[in-house]
Amino acid sequence: MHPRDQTIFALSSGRPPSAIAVVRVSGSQAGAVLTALTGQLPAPRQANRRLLRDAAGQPIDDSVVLWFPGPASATGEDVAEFHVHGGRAVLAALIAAISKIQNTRAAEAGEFTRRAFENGKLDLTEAEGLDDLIHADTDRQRRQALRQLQGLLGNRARDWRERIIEASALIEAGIDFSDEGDVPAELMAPAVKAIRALHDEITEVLAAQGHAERLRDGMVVAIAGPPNVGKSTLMNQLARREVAIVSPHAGTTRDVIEVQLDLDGYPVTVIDTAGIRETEDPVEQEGVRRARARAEDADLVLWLEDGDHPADRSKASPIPTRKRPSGEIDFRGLTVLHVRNKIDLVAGEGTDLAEGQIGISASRGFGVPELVNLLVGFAATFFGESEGALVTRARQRELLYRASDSLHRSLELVEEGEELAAEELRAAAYALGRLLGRVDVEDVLGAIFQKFCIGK
Ligand SMILES: Nc1nc2c(ncn2[C@@H]2O[C@H](COP(=O)(O)OP(=O)(O)OP(=O)(O)O)[C@@H](O)[C@H]2O)c(=O)[nH]1
Ligand SMILES: [K+]
Ligand SMILES: [Mg+2]
Repeated sequence: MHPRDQTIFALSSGRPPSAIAVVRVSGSQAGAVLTALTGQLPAPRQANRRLLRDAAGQPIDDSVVLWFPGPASATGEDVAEFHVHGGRAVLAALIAAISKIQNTRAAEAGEFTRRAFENGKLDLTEAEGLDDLIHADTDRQRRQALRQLQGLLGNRARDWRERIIEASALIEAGIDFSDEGDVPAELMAPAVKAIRALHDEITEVLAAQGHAERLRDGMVVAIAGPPNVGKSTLMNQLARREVAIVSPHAGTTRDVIEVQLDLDGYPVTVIDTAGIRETEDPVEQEGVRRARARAEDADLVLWLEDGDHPADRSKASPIPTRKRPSGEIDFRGLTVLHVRNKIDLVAGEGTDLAEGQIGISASRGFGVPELVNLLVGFAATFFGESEGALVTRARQRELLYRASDSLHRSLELVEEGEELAAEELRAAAYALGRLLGRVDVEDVLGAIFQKFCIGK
């Protein structure tokens, strides 16, 4: 029997032990599994309390079972669900009993969703949204994933694809009509108008993205600066725990230390780095090299300076090349935020902050909430109006660009020859078909579903 026709099963809830565990079974044998373990098929789509027994008649667990005959099920196939006590031995016994039934096997990662996709229960963008929803850590990630799962991008793409096909039908009808190759203007004008509108809509969606697809991975903020200015102290303040060693010795931090933060729903990775200075110590040299590299790749650098050496940027301007400190806060072009630490040491003298510089005391916590607010503001700008963002992955963006490029080219080619224009329209429709997973090659699907959880 082909693996695709086998009945699959998996633990679909979290890692045992847990109060309750859910084991799902999908495929033509799901009903046979239920009958074997409970004695009979329960009424569809209703929770039923049943004692599960193995083949020898020995009880496995007291459980709740559900029966979803296909095609009205999550995967489109017959599905059985066992809600059991989430102990390891209970699960081992249940899984053993299920695998004794003919043509059943353990599911691969993402295989339930893949079957749902293959049975037309969701398109590829919705499947991606489902995966993102399962992996969402912050509220904004959750909302974005849910929009995707609800098909906001998929529905737009389906609509675009249909309209492209209509436009190309107009052009192709014209090609058939005309023996000299000149398509009548009454057919071409509406087609051109439709293509232009489609091109504008797709371009608009692409332009509204900002860094919305980065919401899945988060934004990277690097704390950098000379040694001993309190970078690790600030890191610990932001993380609200002792993640980095703080000491009065310059050169304490050598490795790059990372923490994941949820700032008002935005996923942010903060990294603490080695103090940047010239040094003979080869270990510290490596730390400095890593610090520079990570700061250069960060989305935002918090450049920390010491209260004793305010804004002495001539001495230390070690963020090389493209991310040289600008000295002012501009939320659109900002990559470096200047922060002056240890203002508690200069209290009373008046804080002579450089323009655009923020004063804090990392050890006492002064100014830290204000700094966090600035980070949230930066994140909001960085991720863009993500509530309106439809594109959450590079795959989706690339295919939309392809579609938009093809539409653009077809407009240019209309004058030269309708066949060429029609060819570009086919390419645009094909790109959207791939976006939806309607046309694609097996290995692309494999690559996407492999990253899913087992049991999903
Ligand atoms: N007075 C005062 N001292 C601080 C403040 N922040 C940090 N310190 C002290 O400054 C010293 C250095 O702090 P760290 O956090 O280790 O500094 P760092 O920049 O990570 O140092 P390196 O990793 O060695 O580059 C420690 O003794 C801290 O207690 C502050 O706001 N005020
Ligand atoms: K230190
Ligand atoms: Mg440090």
